[in-house]
Amino acid sequence: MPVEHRVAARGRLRARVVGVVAGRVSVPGMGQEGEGGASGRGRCVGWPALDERRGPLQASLGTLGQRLQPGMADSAQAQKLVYLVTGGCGFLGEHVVRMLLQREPRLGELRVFDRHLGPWLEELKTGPVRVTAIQGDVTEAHEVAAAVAGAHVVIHTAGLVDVFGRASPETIHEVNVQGTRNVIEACVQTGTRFLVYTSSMEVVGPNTKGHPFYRGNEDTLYEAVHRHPYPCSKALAERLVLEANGREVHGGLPLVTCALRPTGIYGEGHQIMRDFYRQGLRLGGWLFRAIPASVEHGRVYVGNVAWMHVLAARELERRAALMGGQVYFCYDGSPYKSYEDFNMEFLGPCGLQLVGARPLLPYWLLVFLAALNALLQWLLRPLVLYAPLLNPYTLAVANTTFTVSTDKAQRHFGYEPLFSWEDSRTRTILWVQAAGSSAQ
Ligand SMILES: NC(=O)C1=CN([C@@H]2O[C@H](COP(=O)(O)OP(=O)(O)OC[C@H]3O[C@@H](n4cnc5c(N)ncnc54)[C@H](O)[C@@H]3O)[C@@H](O)[C@H]2O)C=CC1
Ligand SMILES: C[C@H](CCCC(C)(C)O)[C@H]1CC[C@H]2[C@@H]3[C@H](O)CC4=CC(=O)CC[C@]4(C)[C@H]3CC[C@]12C
Repeated sequence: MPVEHRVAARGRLRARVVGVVAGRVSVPGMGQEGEGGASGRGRCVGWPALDERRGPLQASLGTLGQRLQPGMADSAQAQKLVYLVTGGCGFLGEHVVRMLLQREPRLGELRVFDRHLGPWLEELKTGPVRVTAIQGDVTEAHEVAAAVAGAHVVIHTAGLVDVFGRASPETIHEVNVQGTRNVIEACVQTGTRFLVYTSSMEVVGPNTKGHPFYRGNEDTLYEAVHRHPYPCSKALAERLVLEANGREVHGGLPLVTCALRPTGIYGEGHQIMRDFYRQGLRLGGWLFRAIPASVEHGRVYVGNVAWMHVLAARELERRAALMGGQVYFCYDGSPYKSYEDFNMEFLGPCGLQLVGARPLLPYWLLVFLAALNALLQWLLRPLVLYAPLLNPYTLAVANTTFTVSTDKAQRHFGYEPLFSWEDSRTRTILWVQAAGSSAQ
């Protein structure tokens, strides 16, 4: 039976803490380069400016245990650290959590904060590291503050990933922007100094004009103009995180932040890949090409994205002057291919075939169908949620070249991909096969 208790502060209910191994939450106790960053400072058409909607951090942290000695002093190098992963039960978050447990020797406690806790967390509680599961909502400032208090490092991956119109623009903004603001304010108030934010390639592009971003890096000039709520929210949140770098946290030391920008992530747990597989099975093993093979779409393996987060978090203190306020694309050895051809690297060995060397439907027809889907979504909204994969935004993203070629993470914090392309491919194929057969 999981231990379950509630952390009370200022008489208010805090985030639910489920399954704390030792039954307590607070274990307090514990340091620019001129590279500008590829755009991402773009415009969000029709969205509020950063300073609007700012809300005060409501939480008081007084009852949450002893106060931190902020920073990780040299003399305490061997000291065990407290990490918090927000969104730790999501596709990427779970990989970050497992990677930390496997590869972070200084890890003393791992707090996993998510709106929905996964049952798999239970199995992690038998290991040497204390794993603290916290059910909470990043939009609730007091819940975030309770979770952050006493943590040395925060990896903020929680987010609402919705480009299909399932959630309202306001909800996407609330979770991705206000949620991030809450995380930053919690760090400042509690004295937590190191924050790694999971941003997205979408912060840069593709833009609304469909300009290609071909093997670009963090310094490539690109006109970043967004209309869709998701990339708008990621761009605003990333800016908040970068601007927070250097802010004084409780205890007087500066906050050190950086943002990682994955391209399209794939690997074990990737729901859209699984959906394509099931769709192919339903169609008798066939998928039909919709996008020209010449359109390159950036992809990166989830294990390597997780590894990059772990390394960035580890190195933020030692390399604060270099890494603070910086952005890094996530990259590895995955080949440059179109979205559909890339998926076939996994779906092919699982028995599916992609029909057509060229798109079967003319592009204008796809545009028409995407617009029709958008109209149907709007018309049906009062009755039912209609959210197909094809809509004007996803079509534009899939149909616009966006690939990165960079070594900035290697230069700044020694990142090398942990998984080769062959490993990443094999692991993903095995997962698709298992996920597909469990759906039969
Ligand atoms: N999937 C992809 O291809 C890419 C994802 N990203 C970013 O990576 C991060 C993780 O994405 P995924 O793992 O793919 O998504 P996901 O949906 O699998 O994981 C997000 C997690 O955040 C949690 N969450 C959502 N709203 C929350 C809230 N209000 N409070 C607390 N937790 C909340 C969810 O329960 C979920 O476990 C996101 O920030 C996303 O923007 C960036 C680039 C590409
Ligand atoms: C769902 C799209 C593919 C369907 C195309 C169709 C209908 C013609 O077959 C996906 C194509 C590109 C994907 C996005 C891209 O990988 C970048 C992303 C980054 C993120 O931060 C979140 C996810 C996503 C927006 C991703 C979503 C699915 C696609 C649009």
